[in-house]
Amino acid sequence: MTDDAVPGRIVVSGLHKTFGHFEAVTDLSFTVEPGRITGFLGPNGAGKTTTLRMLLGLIHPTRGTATIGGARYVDLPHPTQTVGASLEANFHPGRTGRNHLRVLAAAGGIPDERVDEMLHLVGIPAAANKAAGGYSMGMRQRLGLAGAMLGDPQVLVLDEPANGLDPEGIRWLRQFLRHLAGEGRTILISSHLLSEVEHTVDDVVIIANGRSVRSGPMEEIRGEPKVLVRTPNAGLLVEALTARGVQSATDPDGTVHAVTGDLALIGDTALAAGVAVHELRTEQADLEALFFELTEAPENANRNLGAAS
Ligand SMILES: Nc1ncnc2c1ncn2[C@@H]1O[C@H](COP(=O)(O)OP(=O)(O)OP(=O)(O)O)[C@@H](O)[C@H]1O
Repeated sequence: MTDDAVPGRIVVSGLHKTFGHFEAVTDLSFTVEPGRITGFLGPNGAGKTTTLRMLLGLIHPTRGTATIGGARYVDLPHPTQTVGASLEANFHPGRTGRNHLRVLAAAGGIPDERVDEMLHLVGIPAAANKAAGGYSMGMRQRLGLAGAMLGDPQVLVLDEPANGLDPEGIRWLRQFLRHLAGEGRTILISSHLLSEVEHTVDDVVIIANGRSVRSGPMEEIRGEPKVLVRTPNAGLLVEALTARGVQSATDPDGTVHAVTGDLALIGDTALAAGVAVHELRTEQADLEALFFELTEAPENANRNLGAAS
């Protein structure tokens, strides 16, 4: 079995898509692993949906490949049982949630019993007989998810699944996706914001203007843990930390940032050096700032915004 053929592994390789002269996706490569939740991130117009559409065989790449378990979507022997997807919530407004799922089940050769099971699974059984046109955004998201889960797929691809969910809905979605990943499924979700999915995803692929700008496990993206210390005697503290092999940097206002996750080490070092500590806490990585830094660097300025050319 080649690496690409690992069941449930998504491999995007040199993927490229042009619309006329416009390059929507440029030489994009990444891998999505089974048993993990991967965030596919980028600002509006970055090329996320175009990439997902190529992965799902809805549009043809100009060059490159996107495979699931080693096969292109169109070549999968049992596509609905291999990949479940929810791209844009596209419902017939007059059709009930149950009937919407029945149509999908019939098209995918999936037994009808799955329909009510899925409505329960996503927490909207009471809405089964209500027209989908009257669903709230959160209910539509859940219906989309029910549709994606109908074939009990190994791989789940969801475009902006958190969009329109209230905080309880977001917590529910996180637990739901974690459970599915725990069963060994591959979960790929897109989002506009790293900070929106930071507690949900294990890995990220960040794109801007159709190109990859960063990818890797969340721990790597967050960077090394840091401890923030406010003290009236920063100089002495930094000296004591250096003597213990702990790197640190000092802001102009005297705030010290030590490169360690060990709060006790910093507290003990300060005590031993006779340095007063006014504040001591773990510093969270500013993921929102990092995301903007990556996606709004001058070379990545959003091609969809600004003056008409
Ligand atoms: N069929 C098409 N014809 C022409 N241009 C297109 C087409 N589909 C997408 N594009 C362009 O390709 C770029 C990427 O669009 P895409 O929808 O993939 O971005 P996205 O990252 O999903 O954005 P959003 O977060 O806003 O949904 C955009 O500039 C868009 O206008």
